Amino acid sequence: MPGHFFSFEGPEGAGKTTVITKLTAFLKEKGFDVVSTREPGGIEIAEEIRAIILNPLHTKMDGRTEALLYAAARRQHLVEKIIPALESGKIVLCDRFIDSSLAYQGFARGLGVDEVLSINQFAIDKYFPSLTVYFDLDPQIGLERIEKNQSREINRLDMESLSFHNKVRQGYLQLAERFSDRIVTIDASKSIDEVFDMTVTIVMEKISRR
Ligand SMILES: Nc1ncnc2c1ncn2[C@@H]1O[C@H](COP(=O)(O)OP(=O)(O)OP(=O)(O)O)[C@@H](O)[C@H]1O
Ligand SMILES: Cc1cn([C@H]2C[C@H](O)[C@@H](COP(=O)(O)O)O2)c(=O)[nH]c1=O
Repeated sequence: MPGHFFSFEGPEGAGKTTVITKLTAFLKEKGFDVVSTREPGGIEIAEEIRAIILNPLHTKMDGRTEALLYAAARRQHLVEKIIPALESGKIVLCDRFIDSSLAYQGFARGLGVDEVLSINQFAIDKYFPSLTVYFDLDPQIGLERIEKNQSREINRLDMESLSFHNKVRQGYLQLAERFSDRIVTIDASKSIDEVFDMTVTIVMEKISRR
């Protein structure tokens, strides 16, 4: 039986990585076979593309180049890691996926959500996540959280203006309405434990429905 493909989305510092780490341990403890991964990245080629996209020195990068690089990294990640995991029945937890491109490049960068959706449909074919948990947070709070986190390197996208990050959030909120059958919104301003508990409820409900 094919596995489950779940993605986790939200602005910088919303708590995705923190919750995915805890959720992976929780699901493994329950006996599930889990692969947790991230975008851009997750496999060697895509991590190399990530380093190019997020290099703070690449200030000249064109918006469409950026969108295409994210889509290329996604394609390789899907083919090399996500599809094989799903075909062997695993649960895939992915830190960001297509909705990041729609919110950041399509909406905030102004390339157009439908235009970015179309290049990503070429990249991912039928492989949309069956569930996307969107961690909704005021970007100002998220940026303050990552500034406090000394181990987190500041990348080229983090360095965008607050108004860019506010547009990212607006983009996500529109996506959550448009794809309401897939995207579930969580209030990520709550404590880590509360956000984790809400995520577990949503994910377990989805798993048990099959
Ligand atoms: N609910 C929360 N309340 C307060 N602090 C939090 C919460 N969730 C995460 N944090 C802290 O905020 C920082 C960012 O968290 P995390 O790396 O999980 O976010 P993220 O969504 O993965 O960020 P990014 O996408 O920018 O990498 C970490 O220092 C983490 O401990
Ligand atoms: C997948 C994807 C990501 N982004 C942006 C979002 C973040 O600013 C960085 C990734 O950094 P993180 O610490 O791993 O969250 O890249 C994007 O703009 N478009 C995308 O498709």
